[in-house]
Amino acid sequence: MALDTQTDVAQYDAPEKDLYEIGEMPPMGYVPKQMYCWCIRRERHGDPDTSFQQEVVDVPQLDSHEVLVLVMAAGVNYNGVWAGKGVPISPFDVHGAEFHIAGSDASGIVWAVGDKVKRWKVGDEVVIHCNQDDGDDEECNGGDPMLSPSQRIWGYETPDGSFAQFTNVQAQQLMPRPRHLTWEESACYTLTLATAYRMLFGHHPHELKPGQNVLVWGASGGLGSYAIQLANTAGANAIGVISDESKRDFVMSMGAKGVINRKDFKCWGQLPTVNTPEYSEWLKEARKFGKAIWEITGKGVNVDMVFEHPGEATFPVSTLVVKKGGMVVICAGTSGYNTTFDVRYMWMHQKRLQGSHFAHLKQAAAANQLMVERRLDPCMSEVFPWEEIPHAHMKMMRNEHKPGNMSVLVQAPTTGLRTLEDALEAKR
Ligand SMILES: C/C=C/C(=O)SCCNC(=O)CCNC(=O)[C@H](O)C(C)(C)COP(=O)(O)OP(=O)(O)OC[C@H]1O[C@@H](n2cnc3c(N)ncnc32)[C@H](O)[C@@H]1OP(=O)(O)O
Ligand SMILES: NC(=O)C1=CN([C@@H]2O[C@H](COP(=O)(O)OP(=O)(O)OC[C@H]3O[C@@H](n4cnc5c(N)ncnc54)[C@H](OP(=O)(O)O)[C@@H]3O)[C@@H](O)[C@H]2O)C=CC1
Repeated sequence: MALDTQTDVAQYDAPEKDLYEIGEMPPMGYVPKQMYCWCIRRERHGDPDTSFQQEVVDVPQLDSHEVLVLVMAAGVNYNGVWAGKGVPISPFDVHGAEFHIAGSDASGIVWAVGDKVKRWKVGDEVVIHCNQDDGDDEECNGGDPMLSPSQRIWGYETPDGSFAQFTNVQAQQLMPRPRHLTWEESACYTLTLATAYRMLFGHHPHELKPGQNVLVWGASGGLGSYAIQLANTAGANAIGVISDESKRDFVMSMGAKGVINRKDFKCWGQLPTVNTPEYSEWLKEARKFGKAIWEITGKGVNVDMVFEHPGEATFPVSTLVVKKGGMVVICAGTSGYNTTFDVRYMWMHQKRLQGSHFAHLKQAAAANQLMVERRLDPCMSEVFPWEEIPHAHMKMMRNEHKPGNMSVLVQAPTTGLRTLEDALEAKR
């Protein structure tokens, strides 16, 4: 029998109302007129503690291929920080809506389905991946949906994310929820896990292979903690980078072969102009970092892949330490976008620079299956109540969050619940 087989939907009585309090359950499948959400508006772009405000708005209307999901818990991601700040772009310049509900990860219950939806029914327990597209072009039909001109991230480039009681998603965004996890654990992982999956395994012929070495920046973070675990599932060796010794044990416990503290080196930021004394100093220090990697991989063994996302601070070093013919794969520029590198190493050592962005359904589903099969730890670091959604984003913005991935409760009344029955019982 499959590990995760959904049983019958719980029966319960509840009144029909136009608006429910957070954690209060409407009757199964009953859609109220309005809902609570955390809203960003253009005029208050700034840090999350001011840009996110609680509001009551209309529940979104369903299109024929869409599904309305009652959000039990939501995941905290860096794109909520970017959306709140309106940096590097304002989400309002992308979707043009009046308000923006951030949140690109959720676990929840299918509450209503459009009339063309065949694969899901009311009561199904799901997690949501954040890639949307219109599905009608060549890339969506035989190519790579992540290259579609209509590709967009739900809850970042669409106005209707998961920091709300209900969210409206495309049917293809749904995946079965790992039923051994709590609502909050199942809400915390999909965005970063699927992104890490595509980065490591989605760029042929540089898919990470058994026995290979990969350097993982921010190894205790959302992306990094899954990159380490995914490298293990492939039989590869992950070398994790941290900035604080308190994170070392966590990264080793995820299965890293070794850990390096970036605070022990001084080669961060943009590359100094080549052939200046500053460059020589930088190169000496960057090679010291390279030797720290060799202490883990073996003398002279450079990494096959670098898993990049800090960007400006680390890119010159990433491109130096990756092996001849190896790949630096990058999905973000948290420390800055003006990345620099010494191009001589690029052509003479025939290295590959590869951009990567989230994942398509097949990649997200493959990653989710590993979670369903209990081969990955969701690494949920902290779970916050609904009221503390801005606070959780402030922690992330300041790099003060604990190792792993953060979650917030939405309709789940408390932590530790694994089913709708659990939630109803806890509410009683
Ligand atoms: C899953 C989670 C993911 C994450 O968390 S990711 C992190 C958060 N996300 C971000 O930080 C995303 C940030 N996005 C951006 O900063 C911007 O999104 C980009 C910089 C990626 C692109 O912005 P722009 O340049 O404004 O968009 P354009 O569509 O590339 O170009 C718009 C204008 O440029 C013209 N143009 C495009 N290509 C060319 C060309 N080759 N030659 C001349 N013009 C060109 C177009 O026509 C159009 O112009 P016209 O606005 O006037 O219509
Ligand atoms: N394009 C895409 O599809 C996706 C992009 N992203 C982006 O990736 C980035 C990281 O996301 P996520 O992993 O969830 O975030 P986290 O904050 O959970 O982890 C990032 C880690 O990066 C490290 N870091 C921070 N600043 C620096 C620096 N200056 N130099 C080196 N390392 C640094 C920190 O670890 P330490 O201090 O210990 O080194 C931190 O833990 C964000 O910008 C996010 O928007 C995320 C998911 C998908």
